[in-house]
Amino acid sequence: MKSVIGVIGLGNMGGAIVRGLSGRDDVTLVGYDHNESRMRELAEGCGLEPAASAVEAVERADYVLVAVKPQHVKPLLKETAPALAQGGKCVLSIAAGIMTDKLRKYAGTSVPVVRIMPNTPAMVGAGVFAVCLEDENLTDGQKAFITDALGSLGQVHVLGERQFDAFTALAGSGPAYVFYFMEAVIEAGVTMGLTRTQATDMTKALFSGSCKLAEESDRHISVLREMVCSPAGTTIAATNHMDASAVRASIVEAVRKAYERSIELGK
Ligand SMILES: NC(=O)C1=CN([C@@H]2O[C@H](COP(=O)(O)OP(=O)(O)OC[C@H]3O[C@@H](n4cnc5c(N)ncnc54)[C@H](OP(=O)(O)O)[C@@H]3O)[C@@H](O)[C@H]2O)C=CC1
Ligand SMILES: O=C(O)[C@@H]1CCC=N1
Repeated sequence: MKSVIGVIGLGNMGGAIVRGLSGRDDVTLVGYDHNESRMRELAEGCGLEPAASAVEAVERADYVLVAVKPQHVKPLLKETAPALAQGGKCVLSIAAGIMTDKLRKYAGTSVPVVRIMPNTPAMVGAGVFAVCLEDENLTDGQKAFITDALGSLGQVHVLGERQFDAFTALAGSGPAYVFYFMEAVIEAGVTMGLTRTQATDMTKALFSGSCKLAEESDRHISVLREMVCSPAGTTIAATNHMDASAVRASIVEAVRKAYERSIELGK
């Protein structure tokens, strides 16, 4: 039997999840977004069934995926609470920072609530997800369906809610850190006279190759870095400069800022 997932908010993340789930034959995707062109694009590209309103999407769904910005979650859940109370439904929220007790309060106490933190590589089936399955009203069937569905979009970590802010700062926001570093490497390449296309192609291959090596090697990440740093060579000159500029400490502090912001969003 097919499960119906109603996705409300079809932007960066909601759209990515719809694209990723569209290949599954055990799922019907229904969606609603204020922006009609987003619904149309996903209807044409992924077979999403557009709903006329958020309430209609909820009424049709077994699982309601809330994929709007954190500040829009409360009004959305309050508006749809009567439809959510119809029984057998489950709320899945990907909003950063908003805790399950708040989600439950907005949605009404009878509906089970699951917090999920995705990241954008889910668009290409290479996401990293945290999922919190602590709601005591969740059935084993719902838990199994959710972890299986997310598994088709990437790696899934079942976490306690108290670890969500750390996961959000590390993996939810993480793709932006990686792209930021990639941009800087591309700028360096252009500075040294490579064309932007050359520098971009080389940087993409550099990152995917390095990640493949990190994944497939038994060696620690530090050892993989040391293997590149020849004595008195080019790389040690670069990494010494990074250390002198406190790049590592700055990255740790940047991720901590994201962590603090995630905690703040939950207040
Ligand atoms: N982007 C990311 O990498 C990640 C995002 N998240 C979380 O995902 C959520 C969505 O983020 P993101 O996809 O980037 O945001 P986007 O702004 O790209 O998408 C949100 C969409 O929801 C629409 N929307 C807002 N309110 C409603 C409503 N009541 N009914 C229907 N549609 C509505 C918005 O329309 P309009 O623009 O007209 O308001 C917009 O199209 C956030 O809560 C964020 O914390 C989590 C992990 C990663
Ligand atoms: O920046 C944000 O708030 C969202 C949550 C994690 C990634 N993007």
